[in-house]
Amino acid sequence: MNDSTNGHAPLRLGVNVDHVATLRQARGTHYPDVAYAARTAMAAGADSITVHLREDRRHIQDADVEAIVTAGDVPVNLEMALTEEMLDIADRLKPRDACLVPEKREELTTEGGLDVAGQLDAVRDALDRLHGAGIQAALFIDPEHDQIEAAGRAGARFIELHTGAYADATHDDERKHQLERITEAAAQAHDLGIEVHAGHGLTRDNVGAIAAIEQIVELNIGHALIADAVFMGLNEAVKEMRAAMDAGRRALR
Ligand SMILES: CC(=O)[C@@H](O)[C@H](O)COP(=O)(O)O
Ligand SMILES: NCC(=O)COP(=O)(O)O
Repeated sequence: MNDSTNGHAPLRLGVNVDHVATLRQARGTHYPDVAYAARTAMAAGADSITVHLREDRRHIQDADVEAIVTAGDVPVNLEMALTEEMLDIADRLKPRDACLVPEKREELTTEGGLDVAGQLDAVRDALDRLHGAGIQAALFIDPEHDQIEAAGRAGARFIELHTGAYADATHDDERKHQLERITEAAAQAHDLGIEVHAGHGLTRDNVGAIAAIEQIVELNIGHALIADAVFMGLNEAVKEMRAAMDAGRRALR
């Protein structure tokens, strides 16, 4: 059996099940069951489950988070806005992980990363509260030097680098530039002692280059994986994404 990590830090997969909930919310039915999707993804090889409880509840509902977290058999990463409401929910439910994500009501999906530099005290206070609740808290930030520095000043132990600009790049030069930004940001954060995750817009086709960045130890992937599951089933979609990640990781020397 190939060592998929070539002796490097293994790369964890967090499966984001938001868009299983999107399908359910489309009709207001009780199916598809988001908690069952979470357990299926874990059985297929996911290391954790990500759920984004948005302020507008467009997909994941409070009951989804409660069901998955209180079942206690799935490590949950709760993505949340930096608001008192969401901090109260995290404090009450105590997921293993949380990730502070910016939200704009009108956005189709998450656009930029959290502006840590522009709200350092608020971020520091939120991290303190999440750490106090025993939650491993990450900041979802753009791969920008100043934001990485600010994350370190805010006391972040984890960050998730926003890979959206890389995923959305339509030309090789732009894709290469965005990959360089992510690579440099990952190295900078690692040197600050911060654990580096990444996510947004990753697919089986573009994940390899991200997986080959040694300092990145976790990828959170949802939309494209759930889209794959429509055709191949969730079990196979998780396995295929894991295989694409491992292929990328093997490129590490
Ligand atoms: C923060 C991020 O990039 C995603 O995890 C987020 O969940 C995207 O929001 P939607 O799932 O609502 O598209
Ligand atoms: N934080 C990224 C995530 O959880 C999933 O993002 P996407 O794969 O749905 O774009």
